[in-house]
Amino acid sequence: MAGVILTLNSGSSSLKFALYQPRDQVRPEQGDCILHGAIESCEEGARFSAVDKTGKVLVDQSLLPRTNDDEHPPHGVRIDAIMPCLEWIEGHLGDAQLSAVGHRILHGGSRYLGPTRLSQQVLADLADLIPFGPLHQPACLAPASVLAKTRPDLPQIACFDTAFHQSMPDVAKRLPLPRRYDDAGIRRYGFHGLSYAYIAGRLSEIAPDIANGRVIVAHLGNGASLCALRNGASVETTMSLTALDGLVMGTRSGAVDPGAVIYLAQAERRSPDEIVDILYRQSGLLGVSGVSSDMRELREAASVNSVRQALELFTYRVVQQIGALTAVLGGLDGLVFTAGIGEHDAVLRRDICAALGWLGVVLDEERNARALSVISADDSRVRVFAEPTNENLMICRAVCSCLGHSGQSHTDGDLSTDIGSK
Ligand SMILES: Nc1ncnc2c1ncn2[C@@H]1O[C@H](COP(=O)(O)OP(=O)(O)O)[C@@H](O)[C@H]1O
Ligand SMILES: CC(=O)OP(=O)(O)O
Ligand SMILES: [Mg+2]
Repeated sequence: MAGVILTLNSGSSSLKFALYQPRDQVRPEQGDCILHGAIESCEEGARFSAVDKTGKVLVDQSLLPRTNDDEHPPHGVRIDAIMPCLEWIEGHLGDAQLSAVGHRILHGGSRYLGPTRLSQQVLADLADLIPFGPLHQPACLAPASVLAKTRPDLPQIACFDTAFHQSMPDVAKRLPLPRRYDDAGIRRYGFHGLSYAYIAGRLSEIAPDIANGRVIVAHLGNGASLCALRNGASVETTMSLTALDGLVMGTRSGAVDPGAVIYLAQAERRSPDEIVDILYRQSGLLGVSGVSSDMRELREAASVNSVRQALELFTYRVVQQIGALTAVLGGLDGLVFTAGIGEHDAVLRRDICAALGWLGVVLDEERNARALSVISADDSRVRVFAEPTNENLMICRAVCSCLGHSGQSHTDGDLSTDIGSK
């Protein structure tokens, strides 16, 4: 397969993209990236930016000012921001041809377990999973549907956030509900898998002595989760059937007592859509602070009492869940911070590591402030890292393996009647 690969990573607050021209089709590397950028939702609407491989700014502009009738303005990227971005990207291909597009897709259910070539049928199956990812699944599928119409001959590959967690043992996948629900695929899947796969691979380069040990990766972005790795494979994670479980997030609650949800439905007579809105869009850092979902803005407003409480709760839940995952692993050799907050927020890393002193975590203040790859002190029993993640590179590799090796996609998985397998 020759030509250029476009990767699209739709998150809850951004659409990140990259263009790759792989020299080695079997294992593309970051050096093959020609340019990368993002559309990010912001107060004014959407901001579109891209840089080339030397870091030179190619574009940085606002797109589509927000209107009063935008349904949920500050969250997610508007569909009509996508086409101008795709046109801009195609305009920057020069003589090269776009040969394939890879998409990060939130949920593959129990059917789609590996990179899969998108067809109308696959798109329809994945749309059935929207109830299990109401913020992400539509945002992930939107650019794929647009391209399926405008560029029907362009191969499109779905790369699933859920795929990496197949290695979790059955006990970690099971929800304690009547067993007919498990039979129907209502079980724990886990997310941020492309990011965890990248970090697991990166660890074998930067810390081969612990890459096969007991490691917790903290993917702390607008969505946030932890993953416990043993031998580089996922054995437990804090997200679950949906990307609503676990840690406190930008606008998502994370784990709440299901009794609180019953209260919303019964005592407040909230409709299912209202409950989705409360738990996915009005909770988390935004809900508790009443100020913002954005960690940078919260740090600036940290003297406000509600902001301090939101930051405290965010930190507390990360520490608490690192304790839980350490118990599952039976000890801890390494801790990796990644994603927007994990990579950049030195104060948060310091507060979390201070609370983990009992585990033998000792941070080196200067390394932490400079976000060097290793940020623990030389005598720390647990090695601590701050590492950028690279979901786009994992998508590019998946596209190459899916199209390059076999010449066709694979759609692994059982074909039972589980969710996503109709
Ligand atoms: N320098 C920084 N300090 C603290 N937080 C930051 C910094 N830069 C980005 N962030 C935070 O990272 C989060 C977005 O992370 P990201 O992984 O890009 O999210 P997503 O992929 O869900 O869109 C936001 O809360 C943002 O405030
Ligand atoms: C799964 C998830 O929460 O993704 P993101 O962090 O990109 O919103
Ligand atoms: Mg993300």
